[in-house]
Amino acid sequence: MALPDTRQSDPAGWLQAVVDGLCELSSRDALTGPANRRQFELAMAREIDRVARAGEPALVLMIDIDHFKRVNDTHGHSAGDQVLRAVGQALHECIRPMDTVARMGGEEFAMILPNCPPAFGQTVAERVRNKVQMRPVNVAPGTDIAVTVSIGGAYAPQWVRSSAPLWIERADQQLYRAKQEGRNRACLEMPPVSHVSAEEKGLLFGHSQFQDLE
Ligand SMILES: Nc1nc2c(ncn2[C@@H]2O[C@H](COP(=O)(O)OP(=O)(O)OP(=O)(O)O)[C@@H](O)[C@H]2O)c(=O)[nH]1
Repeated sequence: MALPDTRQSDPAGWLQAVVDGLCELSSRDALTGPANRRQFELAMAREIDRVARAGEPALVLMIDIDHFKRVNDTHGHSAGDQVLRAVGQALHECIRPMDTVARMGGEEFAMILPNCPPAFGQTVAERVRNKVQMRPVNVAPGTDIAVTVSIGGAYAPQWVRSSAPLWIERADQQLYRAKQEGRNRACLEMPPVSHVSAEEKGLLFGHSQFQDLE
């Protein structure tokens, strides 16, 4: 992104714009555009905090391109890069402003979907899967590559402070299942039903009924 050269007229504003630009660059995946892994981990930590405090249902999806090695082997590494960019763009088009999409590395992407009710999880994951499948990638004149993804999803346990590695691991297990069951599919772990009383929620915030009586 080119910055207007305001070094003379507004040096402080210019410096701030440079810092903002560098922060933005350091949070993105250089090849595909979405957030990078580091940014994703920060977003996950924020989400885990919210789920523990507010009990909101939050879904994480691990999204892996199927047989991507074949794309590189058949069409070359730069065609592979084009596929990665196209998938990054398709995923970006699936998200709401509150969601985060990131490239985790290689041909693996991930999404955090805050406040996503369990009844909609499978539909959301299918929408993502379909978006990629419906968009063949043109890598050379007359050469369109059909691309599919396998998706694994898991909900953060509500009212509990989980950890990012544990949450990702549960989604990864579902991704493994999706690959084993034939790829181009979405497998989601059913969220555990947790019954937490109002009193227990109060305890979670360090607030007890006895404080009300004081
Ligand atoms: N073009 C390109 N290829 C990459 C990049 N990062 C990783 N790869 C390639 O991604 C491929 C991943 O292959 P595998 O892990 O075997 O997975 P796969 O072929 O997609 O197979 P499944 O996941 O089992 O469906 C390897 O060939 C890597 O070299 C990249 O930035 N650009």
